Amino acid sequence: MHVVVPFSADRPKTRLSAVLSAAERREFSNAMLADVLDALAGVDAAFDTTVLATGPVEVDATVAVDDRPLTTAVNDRLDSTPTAVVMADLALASADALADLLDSTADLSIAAGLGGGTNAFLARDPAFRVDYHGASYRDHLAIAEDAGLSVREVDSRLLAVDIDEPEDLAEVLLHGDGAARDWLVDAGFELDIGGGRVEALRE
Ligand SMILES: Nc1nc2c(ncn2[C@@H]2O[C@H](COP(=O)(O)OP(=O)(O)OP(=O)(O)O)[C@@H](O)[C@H]2O)c(=O)[nH]1
Ligand SMILES: C[C@H](OP(=O)(O)O)C(=O)O
Repeated sequence: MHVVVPFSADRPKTRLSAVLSAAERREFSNAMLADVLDALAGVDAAFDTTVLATGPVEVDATVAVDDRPLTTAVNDRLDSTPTAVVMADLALASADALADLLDSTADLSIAAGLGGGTNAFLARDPAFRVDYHGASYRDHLAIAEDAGLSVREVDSRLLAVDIDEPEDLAEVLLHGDGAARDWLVDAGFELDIGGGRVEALRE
């Protein structure tokens, strides 16, 4: 089995630019990538892991540099199955949650992201292809249905939380225990527990 972790190395996390500088977004993205790789390393299963990055990145894993758009780069990896694709911004991903995905026997096992994206999937049939962005989760279910694939929708809170927007940072402070949480704390972020939704704020 192959596990591919797409990673935007050059201009990551632009939707966090209201709260993080470009250099901070790179550091924070690297911390989330490290957490995802750490969680994968804790899975008791046989697979190889490749970080599919838009540019060079220093990590303790095989790196494939591919600067084509995300959908093109990922589809190029799906001829060889089984292949799982796990996004690098799943700051809460745990070994148990990933093991459940990687154990799955359906032609396509797929975990939604908050807001309609696709945070992780395992394709066991080479007929599956991705079409990311927008409500890609629904698009991916339709692609699988058109190809006649069996589908398991993986219901996992820990895999559903991708860190895209400033309000997502609170999830990392509330539930994270890895490098991404440490990075936010070192950068001065704290939970602001007021009357409404809890926020991650810094002075
Ligand atoms: N290889 C590759 N990975 C990408 C690309 N765009 C995004 N990613 C990765 O795919 C996952 C989901 O990315 P998004 O949240 O859609 O995009 P992002 O670049 O991280 O953030 P935004 O700039 O705020 O959209 C993350 O792990 C990204 O690092 C790309 O063009 N190529
Ligand atoms: C790549 C994209 O990620 P999002 O923008 O939803 O985080 C998607 O899952 O289609």
